[in-house]
Amino acid sequence: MGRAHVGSSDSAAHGSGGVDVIVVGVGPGLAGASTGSALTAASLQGHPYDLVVSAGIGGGFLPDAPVGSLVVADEIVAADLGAETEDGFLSVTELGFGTVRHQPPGDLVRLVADAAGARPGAVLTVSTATGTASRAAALRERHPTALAEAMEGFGVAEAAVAHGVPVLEVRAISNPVGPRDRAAWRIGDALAALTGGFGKLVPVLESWNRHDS
Ligand SMILES: O=C(O)c1cccc(C(=O)CC[C@H]2O[C@@H](n3cnc4c(=O)[nH]cnc43)[C@H](O)[C@@H]2O)c1
Repeated sequence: MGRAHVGSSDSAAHGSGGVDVIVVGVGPGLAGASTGSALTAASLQGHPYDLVVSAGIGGGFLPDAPVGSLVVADEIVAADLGAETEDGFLSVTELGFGTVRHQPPGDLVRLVADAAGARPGAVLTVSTATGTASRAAALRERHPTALAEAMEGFGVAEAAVAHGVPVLEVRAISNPVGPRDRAAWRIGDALAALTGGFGKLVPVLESWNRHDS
């Protein structure tokens, strides 16, 4: 695989093999800055990363992504990067500047989904976690393929793309996206699922060759 970076709960991979796990913090800004710093440092040291994996817990859209399940992003979408208008939300792309989505390599997404038992779908990046049923419904209406939301993936992806490095996002579902119910969060179960999933992913990531995609 070369070298991978996994950052927030997220990671990266190198030419000599192996995975570096880097805690990148909460939110797209800090996660993007942390990932960019790691990618730059690795390049300057002559051991650039081959892959970035944003990984952690996330909220799942029911019924498709129940608590304890794994999701792998086929799209990493900045769901609240834009402007609110009288006629609804407009993304920065619709406003005429910037992108709000990045696409991980399709072959790698399929390999990861099969190996880890993760469901492929869009993973939304939000700066404000959803806390109401109406917000959850609005997000799902705007992003019908969304399976999960979290707070770092798009920032990590922006940094990876700026460095020309492919990116993945893997989320273990700790809570439903919907009305805020902190008592219902199952962070331990989600982290156990994430750990189990990564155990199965490492051989897949190590054998994946981005130039075959
Ligand atoms: O207490 C709350 O209401 C609350 C709301 C959002 C996030 C938190 C956290 O403590 C976790 C932040 C951390 O976890 C990811 N995450 C997990 N579930 C969700 C979610 O439903 N929506 C957005 N982010 C989520 C996130 O990526 C952060 O890294 C507490």
